[in-house]
Amino acid sequence: MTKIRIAVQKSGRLNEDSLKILKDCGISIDNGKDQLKATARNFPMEVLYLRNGDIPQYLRDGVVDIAILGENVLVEKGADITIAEKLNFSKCRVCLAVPKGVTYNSVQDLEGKRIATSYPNTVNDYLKSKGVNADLHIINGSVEIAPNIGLADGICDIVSSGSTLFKNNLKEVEVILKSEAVLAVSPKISEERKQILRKLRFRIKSVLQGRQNKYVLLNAPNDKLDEIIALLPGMRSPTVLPLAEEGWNSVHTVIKKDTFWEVIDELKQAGAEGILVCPIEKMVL
Ligand SMILES: Nc1ncnc2c1ncn2[C@@H]1O[C@H](COP(=O)(O)OP(=O)(O)OP(=O)(O)O)[C@@H](O)[C@H]1O
Ligand SMILES: O=P(O)(O)OC[C@H]1O[C@H](OP(=O)(O)OP(=O)(O)O)[C@H](O)[C@@H]1O
Ligand SMILES: [Mg+2]
Repeated sequence: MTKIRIAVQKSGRLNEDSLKILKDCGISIDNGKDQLKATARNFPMEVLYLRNGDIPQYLRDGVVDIAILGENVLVEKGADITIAEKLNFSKCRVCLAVPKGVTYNSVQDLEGKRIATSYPNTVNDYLKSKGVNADLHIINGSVEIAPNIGLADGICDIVSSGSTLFKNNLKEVEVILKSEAVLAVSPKISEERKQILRKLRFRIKSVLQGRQNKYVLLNAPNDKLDEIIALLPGMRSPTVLPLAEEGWNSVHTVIKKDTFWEVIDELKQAGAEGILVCPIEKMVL
């Protein structure tokens, strides 16, 4: 039977969430310790555990059909590779930073300066687009230390909370790109495996939609029903069912995760009672 080959980060920041999304898609993977290859039990899929930074080349060569990796790695090494889905985890940005005490007005201030980074192509393209020439020092980790040890005048690296920059006395001065985990596709994927990819993308979309929404149930008295319904966005329109107690209704709907606290306040004020907010496992639109 034909199987799709997916690359997942072997260990690091993407590993756990990548395996979690596959699991939430109903795909069971048998994982032995230190195993570099695994087969899914209930989906035509083979999983290869690889370094995030090596994945663009594997996609390009067609050694793997698809992969979960950071978008920033594709910008750096895989501009020719397409993104099928953005996965809404491992969100970060690739930034330029300089020592806190340095005066910085614009990117032109980096002219002739030394910049330490693990993302040379990304920095080069950015500086080139701004007409700035700088001297890049390529290092693979602990980039933030470079200005403190006299190796560079500035850095370009991943920033999330900003705490690594803060601890190293650096300030973020430019955001070059924003990144999140993505599902990327090899340009060499076969037609047969594209069919499997279609099934996987359908499942991923349903899982992501589910994660972004909440199922809300509440009780509403008859005289407040219209006002309460007007506050609810809902997939189509809310379900309204009569309660055993005369004059009351149970209202069911779906609300975006990032807006429900505000809506719930308004619902309470409008007279809603017994509000339940439940997670949604999958949501098929
Ligand atoms: N602090 C962070 N917050 C959120 N996402 C991050 C952060 N640091 C890195 N990422 C994202 O996670 C990806 C993997 O980062 P991680 O540090 O685990 O691996 P790596 O050392 O870059 O790669 P490799 O697997 O090749 O060793 C990055 O490419 C980026 O997309
Ligand atoms: O803004 P923050 O929340 O502090 O995150 C940013 C830091 O996280 C990443 O390093 P990581 O911890 O992955 O270590 P690594 O260099 O070994 O990959 C990145 O390279 C930064 O150093
Ligand atoms: Mg890292």
